[in-house]
Amino acid sequence: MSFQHAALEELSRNHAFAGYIVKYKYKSKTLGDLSTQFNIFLPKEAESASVPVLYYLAGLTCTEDTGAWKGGFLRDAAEEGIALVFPDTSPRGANVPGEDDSWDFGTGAGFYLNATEPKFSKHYNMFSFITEELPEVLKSSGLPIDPHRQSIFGHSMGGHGAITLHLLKPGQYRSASAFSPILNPTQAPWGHKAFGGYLAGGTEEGKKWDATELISTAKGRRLNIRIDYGDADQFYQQKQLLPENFVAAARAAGFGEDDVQVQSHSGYDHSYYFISTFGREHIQHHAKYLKA
Ligand SMILES: N[C@@H](CCC(=O)N[C@@H](CS)C(=O)NCC(=O)O)C(=O)O
Repeated sequence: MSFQHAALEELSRNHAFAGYIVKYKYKSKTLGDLSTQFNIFLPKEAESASVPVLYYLAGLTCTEDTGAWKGGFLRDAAEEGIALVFPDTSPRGANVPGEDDSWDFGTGAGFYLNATEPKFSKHYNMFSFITEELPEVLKSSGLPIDPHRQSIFGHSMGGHGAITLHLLKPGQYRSASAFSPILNPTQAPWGHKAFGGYLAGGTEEGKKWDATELISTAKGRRLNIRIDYGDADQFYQQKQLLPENFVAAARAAGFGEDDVQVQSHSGYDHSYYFISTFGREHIQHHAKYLKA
């Protein structure tokens, strides 16, 4: 699919770790002609060659800035010579009634799916945006990104996004990882709310976007998934994340630790203090596959 898109507008550029972090804006077709913004970190290697790219999907209430500012990923990405792309978490300004009524649905909460509920389906297409349009826009804009070396990671709702996109797009991402991801949304309040709103078929249709439901479809593939969460995470304790269900489904589908590694960490919560503690290990996980 080819996306005729308006030129990227550069909003800011900062020198960081010998490379640059640049913020761009452009009008997105898949988001129904709304403007969207993203940050891209280009390591110094990008001055002379195409570099591998790691997409970071942020969680509920976040923007394209949250991971860039608070994740602490840039130093390690620079050391590995990997670009980072930080997209927004939803369309903005769709003006769908109700989209700004709560923090866990609508604006800032796109759930990385394609909506089928008519009210939302023109704009809420974060799945196609992340997996198809944005990579093509990066390429056609001449940014020095190697489209054959992509991986993806994320936090919470963005962790759900990273794992499901990896499962739904075989061959597109070499590896996926997540901090505190929502892993079985059809069994959790956040998922019921999101799927009930965005999908014409509600939670039943949501099974198509649920990592625990999808994992068995990947039988026979190499997955290279790493997941970390903290046992003091209030959303884990409230059963929004349900990592145990995902591990059980992964093991039942024949995936061992080499394909799907899930670790619990004592005392850590849902915050960016947890993410930044383990960020280095996640970047190194992806570097192993991106630079193989
Ligand atoms: N606003 C919510 C919390 C939302 C929240 O924790 N969001 C997570 C993602 S699920 C996050 O990363 N927030 C941004 C931040 O910590 O900077 C509340 O008041 O309970």
